[in-house]
Amino acid sequence: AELVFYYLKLFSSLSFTAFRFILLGVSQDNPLLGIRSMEDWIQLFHLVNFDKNINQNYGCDAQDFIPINGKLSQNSHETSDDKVRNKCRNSQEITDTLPFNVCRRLIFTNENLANVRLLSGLSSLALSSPVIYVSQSHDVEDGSMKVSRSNKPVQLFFSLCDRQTVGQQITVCVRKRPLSHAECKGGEVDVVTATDGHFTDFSSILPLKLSIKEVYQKTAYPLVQHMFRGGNATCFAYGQTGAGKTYTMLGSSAVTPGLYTLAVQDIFAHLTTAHSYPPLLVYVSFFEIYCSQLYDLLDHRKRLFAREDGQKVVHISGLHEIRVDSANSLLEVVSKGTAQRTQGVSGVNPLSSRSHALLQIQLREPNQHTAGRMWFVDLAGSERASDAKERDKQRRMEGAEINQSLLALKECIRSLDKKASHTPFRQSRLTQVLKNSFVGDSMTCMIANISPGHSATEHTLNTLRYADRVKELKRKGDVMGKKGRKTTFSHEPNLIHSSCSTASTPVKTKLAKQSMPLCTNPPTTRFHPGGAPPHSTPKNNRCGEKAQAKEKQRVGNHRVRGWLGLGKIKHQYKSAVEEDGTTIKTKSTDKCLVRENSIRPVLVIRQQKEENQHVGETCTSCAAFPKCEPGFHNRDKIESHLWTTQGRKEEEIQWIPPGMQWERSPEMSSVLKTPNERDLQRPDDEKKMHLRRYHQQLQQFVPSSVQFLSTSTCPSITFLTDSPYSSVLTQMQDDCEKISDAHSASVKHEACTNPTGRDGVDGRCGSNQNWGEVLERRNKEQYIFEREI
Ligand SMILES: Nc1ncnc2c1ncn2[C@@H]1O[C@H](COP(=O)(O)OP(=O)(O)OP(=O)(O)O)[C@@H](O)[C@H]1O
Repeated sequence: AELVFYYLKLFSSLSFTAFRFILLGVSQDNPLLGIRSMEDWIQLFHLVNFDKNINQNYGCDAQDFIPINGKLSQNSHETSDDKVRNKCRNSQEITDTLPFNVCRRLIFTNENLANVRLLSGLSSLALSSPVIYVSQSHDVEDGSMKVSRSNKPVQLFFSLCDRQTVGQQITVCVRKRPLSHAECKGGEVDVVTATDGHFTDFSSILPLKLSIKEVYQKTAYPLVQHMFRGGNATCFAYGQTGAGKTYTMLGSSAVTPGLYTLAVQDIFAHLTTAHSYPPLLVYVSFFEIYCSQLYDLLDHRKRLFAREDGQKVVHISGLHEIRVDSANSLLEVVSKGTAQRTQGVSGVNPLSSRSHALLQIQLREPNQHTAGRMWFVDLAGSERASDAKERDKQRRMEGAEINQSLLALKECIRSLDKKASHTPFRQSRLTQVLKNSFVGDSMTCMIANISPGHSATEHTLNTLRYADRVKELKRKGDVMGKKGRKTTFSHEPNLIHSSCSTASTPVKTKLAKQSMPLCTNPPTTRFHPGGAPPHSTPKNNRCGEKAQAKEKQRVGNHRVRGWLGLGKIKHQYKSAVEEDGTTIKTKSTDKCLVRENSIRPVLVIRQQKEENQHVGETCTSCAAFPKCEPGFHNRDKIESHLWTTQGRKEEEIQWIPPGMQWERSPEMSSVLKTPNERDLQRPDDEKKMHLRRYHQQLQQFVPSSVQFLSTSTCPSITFLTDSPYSSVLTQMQDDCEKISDAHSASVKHEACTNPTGRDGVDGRCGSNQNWGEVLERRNKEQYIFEREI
């Protein structure tokens, strides 16, 4: 006590709350408190001083700091409250659902102090974190805080007072990229405006003007905090190819770094200021999933294998982990890994990532016990088979594979959403590896990247639907916390604990099986340091250099798909945001007619209005776009159009199964009879416009059989209600839902055939009898309209 008073004299400005706080501490048995040396007292004093700073800087009332004497009644006198506390003891779920007011409280109990050494460095840690929250486990009832007894070491929680993510397991942010100069030149119009309204609401819609640092604050920063609390955090970028996923993750230059860089810098800043005891080590691993196969990006693309053992633990065997001791060394490692990543050409992105890249950053104690884990997942861009420029088998299989794994991800989200008894994490490698991101104590942030152009409208809607689904999952937040088994971190480096009930090898889809030999073709890489492309071909690849050269040639072509920028009709779009039936017209000289000033938490996707276009004018939305973006700026509109038309023809030819005959459905016949054959050959503008719009809607339903398989959620008709084809669309929507159900049934059916599958055990197998029929009919109808257009 004398010692404490001595210090209090030295720092006479200490608040009364803190003073009382110290006294409470002194009144306890010191050895039991864990205070063994002067250093411990100093640490404690710093902590108390920090308490004062919080008061001053964050406006928390002194009463918000409630020092609690941790002596709880013994079990013999167990009250009902104690029962609840005992039940909740050590429960991670409770700590994950702390309400906002909790972060204003500093709890310091007997039990917490039992391992006071963990508090080493707390004061310096405090400098980077506005609030420190120390407790073992909690029970929040009626806004009051109760502390339960536990022998486990103290956990340290620190959080920003205004952090909205406390208690949120999944955050969904939407990021829109600006139009490229080439897109502007090609008549592309920004049709996505965030504005007031009630279209949809996400955790965050990131305006164009938001700096990457602000994007980081809203997305990855809370995850880094979660990792330091010992949790499992995942940040993944989802979106159409060319929507800006890699740009968000990787950045483009030192001036505009990506989330990787900012997170890594933050992690090391925390470590430097925290001086945590025991000291934490940082390990990094980086691998990609390409055509269902795992390649180590830090070990010459060595093949890796994800295996699940009898205890439902997924092992990534052979994964190379590198210990790094500074932000720079970590970034260097990541940069080398990125250079190894598979790259190809997609319909809209000449430098498209064709694989899912998974960067894992782990905090470990010296005994190799994992003390926090963070994943950055840069997903491969989704692309419709019908949109793909390159029609070779390899590219189609690549695209199909990507779609298949994204479908699997969606299916998992769906099943978590529905609180289904079985979540099909084993449907793809991606979900198998990532399952911990959706269960247990994990915290996930999904960045839904969207392209602003009108030709990407359907993709944008799909991405938003996908994001919406994930957002719904967040709302039913208990799913995340309770669905899965509590996540426990493995002591071994490469283990991912699973919540799946079965322990068999991953289900290999037919597609994945087919793709295996195909995918030995050569991926190219995003960066070519020193001018020479690094080795990026999976080992044992026989088609190495030749195909790589071919790929390079392709990349060099810089052709960009622009299938809606068609023909002689030049489109002019007015910035018309339709809200509550009113149309807001913006007079603008910008070719792109962007209204960035109205960014609010809601997105509106505008309809197109035809008018003459002023080619060559500058575009405000393109200002943020780097000037020399490869592939976008050199696009020649006419060339692109010619190519597109050609590509389309090719596509149609491939669509016709030779000799295939079919009968039109009654609805389709009536619609198809309407336009005169000759008119269709030389369609007038209006008809063409109708057809094009209709085609856009149609694409949402059945873009191709491959994409179709990945359509687990049926789109709803959001515009063109005045379309002469609306009856057909309605019919298609009904059919789509049937197919979707049939598809789920067929998935279940597949699970039934697996004797270890839960569905089989539960006897929930459905019938998939209509599946083939409906699919076939849809394909025929799709083809008819493709041909008409
Ligand atoms: N916010 C942004 N600001 C400026 N340019 C951007 C932005 N986002 C993306 N871009 C540019 O758009 C192009 C495509 O971006 P990126 O390669 O990141 O797309 P992607 O979604 O990763 O595509 P894929 O899935 O095909 O790999 C790049 O040239 C990139 O520089």
